[in-house]
Formats: sequence, C-alpha cells, structure tokens
Amino acid sequence: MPVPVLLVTGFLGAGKTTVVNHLLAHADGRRIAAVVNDFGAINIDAELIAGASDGVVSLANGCICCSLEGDLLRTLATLLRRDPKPDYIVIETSGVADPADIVRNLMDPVILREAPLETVLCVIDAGTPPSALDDALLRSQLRVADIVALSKLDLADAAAGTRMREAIRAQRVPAVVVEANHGEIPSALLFPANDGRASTPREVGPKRPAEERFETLSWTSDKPVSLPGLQQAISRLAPKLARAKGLFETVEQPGRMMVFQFAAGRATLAPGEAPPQGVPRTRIVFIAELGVLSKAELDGIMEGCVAGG
Ligand SMILES: Nc1nc2c(ncn2[C@@H]2O[C@H](COP(=O)(O)OP(=O)(O)OP(=O)(O)O)[C@@H](O)[C@H]2O)c(=O)[nH]1
Repeated sequence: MPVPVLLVTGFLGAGKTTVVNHLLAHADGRRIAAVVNDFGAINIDAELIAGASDGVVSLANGCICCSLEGDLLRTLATLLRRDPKPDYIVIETSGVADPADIVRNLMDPVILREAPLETVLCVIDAGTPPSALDDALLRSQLRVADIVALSKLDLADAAAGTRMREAIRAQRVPAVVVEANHGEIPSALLFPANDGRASTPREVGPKRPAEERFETLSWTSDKPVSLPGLQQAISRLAPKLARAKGLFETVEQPGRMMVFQFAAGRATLAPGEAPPQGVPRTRIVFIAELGVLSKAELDGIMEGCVAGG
C-alpha cells in the first residue's frame, strides 16, 4: 500500500509547524511520520513538534530544495522500510525552500509509486501585505499548492481574509483557500482516504537557479537569559530579522524552559520542554537577509542578556 505524502510549505514564520503540530495532535490513531527541515545548524523545529506518532526526522543544516535533496529521498526510503509502515508522511519545508524543487524530487518514479505526493499545503500569514505575493519565492510556494491555509486571522484586521483571498486569486492560483485558526485544518482535507490509487505525476516547470537570500545565525549559551535583557536584545535586533526562534531558561525562573518565537515583527513566549542531556540550555536561531546581520554584532547584543553578561 503506498504511503501518501503531505508537503507543507509557506514563508518563514507563516505557521507551518503549528499546522503540523495540530495535525499530529489529532492523528486519531493514524501513524504519521514527520520530516522537518530547518536550514540552520540547530534543529529547533524537531523539538517544537510534539507527539508525532511515528517519530520526527529532522533534516538540518541545509535546505531540502537544494543541498539536502538526496537526504530527503533517503529519509523517505528509510521511513518506507519501517515495520509497520507509517500511514502518512508529512514533510515540513523550511520557510525559504522553493517547494517546486521538492515536488520535482518527489516525482522520482520509485518514490511516486511508494510515497505519492497527495497534497501540497501552503500556509500564509493572513496579515502578509498582498504585494508580498509578487515575491518569486512566495509565488512559487503558492503555485504548487492544492490547499492554501490562511493563518493568524485572529491577529489581522477584519478585512484581511477577504483581501488575501483576492490577492491569491489575482495570482491565478488554482488552490482551495481555507482558514487555519492556530493550525486547525480538518485532517480529512489534508489526508484524503488512502485508497491506494496511483498518484499522477505533477508538472512544475524547469528548475530555477537557487537563490541565496537568507542566512541563519545561531546563538547558544549554558547560562540562563534575563527576560528584560532578552526583550531589549530582540528590540535592537528586530529591524534586521526575518525570523527567530529558540528555547531558553530564564534567570527569573531557573529550571523553567521557555520557547521564544519572532515572526512578522511579533515576538511571543510560551512554556517549553527541557532540552536533551548535553545540549546547551539556551539555543536561539536568527534568520536574516544575507549580509544584514553579522555574527559578531549578534553575539555582542545577545551576550548582554545572559547572567553576568
Ligand atoms: N495568533 C496566532 N499565532 C499563530 C497562528 N499560527 C501560528 N502562529 C504563531 O506564529 C509563530 C510562527 O509559527 P510556526 O508554526 O512556528 O511557523 P513556521 O511557518 O513553522 O515557521 P518557520 O520556522 O519559519 O518555518 C508561532 O509563534 C506560532 O505560535 C495563528 O493562527 N494565530
């Protein structure tokens, strides 16, 4: 029986991991394996994905649309050899991946037969300015989608949903548009009944040259972080950041881990899980446009928020 694949794409911070987590939390007994791709050296996403019933495989330190394409196919082959096999496989791409390249890789005849790409979901922040859809990367993420999920409608103004639907229609995207409140999308929509029928190959056009637009900088520390210090550091860094996320322990509440998220100019904190043994207690990944933020500048700013820093 082939194992259907769901590919989740969308820009940095759009809400992909939130959708994947919701799906895994509502697996209803289905064995779902998740493959996540963080293009930084520290793999935060794998830790932020809770409860994959059939495990989370992380492809870190490279992008699956370019440097890790062979790894993706090998990972899928390994998942297919599991006994029992997963019922479904979810692949979450990094926010800077061009999904057209991944779709092209998934058209490999063996993979297509054994792990057919059933659905491509593109998550888009409803508060994204419509003009951002003209960006080549966002256009490519939208073009390959069967379903577009609008996230963060709770944060956007009342007209944002309609505005975004119109902007998507203007891009002539044939996808169905749905709303995803904190990642909530009916799993029947993402995983149609696995009836074993053959998947049809998809056409995605010629390969585009890889475009290096973003870089990831990591900052780790064994010391806890002061919350007001972190707030100050993030407000200094914010104008240069496309995305940041991380896990850390606070000076104010020793032993309590927090998850930090920065996306679309908004920072949030939530309780987190203790890291595995031997891993630094504070790990934050920063994504910025190439050349905008140096490691020395980042370290200088971040050192100010650790105890004694
Ligand atoms: N208020 C609100 N926040 C959301 C919603 N969906 C996602 N978020 C938040 O947006 C931030 C980014 O969400 P993620 O799911 O990590 O985004 P992502 O697309 O996986 O991010 P990348 O790491 O760039 O791939 C997190 O703080 C989420 O909690 C939503 O519908 N409403």
